[in-house]
Amino acid sequence: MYTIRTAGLKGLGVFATTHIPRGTRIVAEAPLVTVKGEREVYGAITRLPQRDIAFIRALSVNAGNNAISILDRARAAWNLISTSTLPTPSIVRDYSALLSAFRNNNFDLGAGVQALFTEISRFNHSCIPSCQGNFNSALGKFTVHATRGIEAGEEMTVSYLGESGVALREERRGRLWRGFGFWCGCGICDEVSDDGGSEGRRTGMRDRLREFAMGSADSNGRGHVEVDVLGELIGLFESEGLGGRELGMIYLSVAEKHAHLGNHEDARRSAARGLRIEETCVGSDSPLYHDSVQRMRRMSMQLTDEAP
Ligand SMILES: C[S@@+](CC[C@H](N)C(=O)[O-])C[C@H]1O[C@@H](n2cnc3c(N)ncnc32)[C@H](O)[C@@H]1O
Repeated sequence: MYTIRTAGLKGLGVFATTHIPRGTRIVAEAPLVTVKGEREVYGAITRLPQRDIAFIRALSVNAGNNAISILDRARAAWNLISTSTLPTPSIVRDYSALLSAFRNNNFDLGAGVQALFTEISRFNHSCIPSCQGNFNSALGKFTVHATRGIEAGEEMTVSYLGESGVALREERRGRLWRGFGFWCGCGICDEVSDDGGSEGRRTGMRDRLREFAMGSADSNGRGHVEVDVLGELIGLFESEGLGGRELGMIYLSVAEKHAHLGNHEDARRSAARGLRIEETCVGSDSPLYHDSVQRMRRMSMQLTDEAP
């Protein structure tokens, strides 16, 4: 379904070799190494077979802000001492090189665990990605699903940032620079005009959310406003082409709000839509999806209890 090849200035990337429909599981991969915190990185990597260590050494690194600082070197020396390893200059250099490779290429599995992968670590970032990665704890694997249809030859991307839908360009670029040390040049970061484009839409939605947060409608009136605001947020995600599970989560919240307001049919429709989106992003074998199904079942039981 895909091949790994050069993606210009971004280094390597993952490209579709055939048309990939939305919802397709592109890859499910067990981690090469997992750690809980940077202190564990050196020990965990150096315990791997030589072949894997060589692979990690060859992963892409940036000279950006996440380059290894003097403070990192001091920490490296201290961490090595605490594991009874003599921090010779060459070991500290090696520690720094592996930490840098780790920082540039890890994916977050949740619960404070970060991991490197052989294939998944080749997915580049886009602020309007075509795919989404999620950890499937039932499989013990990280999965990547297509969140929209992808054409043969197209580069497939994921987002390295949690998706709020309203993060503006400078904020996104700053987080990517500080976290990964690269300057994002994706479609919406490089958009020339902001008029009516992504930046304008996101700014409008931020203003709307701020206004809502400051609002003082009574609890009944506010419920309707909440549904309206969430509906606008859904509109923003859809016009931005953001089809990740965060969009599904918004639909599930809308379903619960409708249920609370007694709009049973709307509640069921939003729940079905939200669950379909989540299934598309994580697969029906994911505990994330099962949790959402349970959540909507609980809501549905309340609807049945309330029915005349
Ligand atoms: C997880 S790796 C992705 C695979 C990497 N391109 C490679 O050659 O192995 C992350 C690194 O890829 C590059 N990268 C990913 N997305 C990018 C983007 N949108 N713009 C520029 N560089 C990007 C950065 O160097 C980043 O630190």
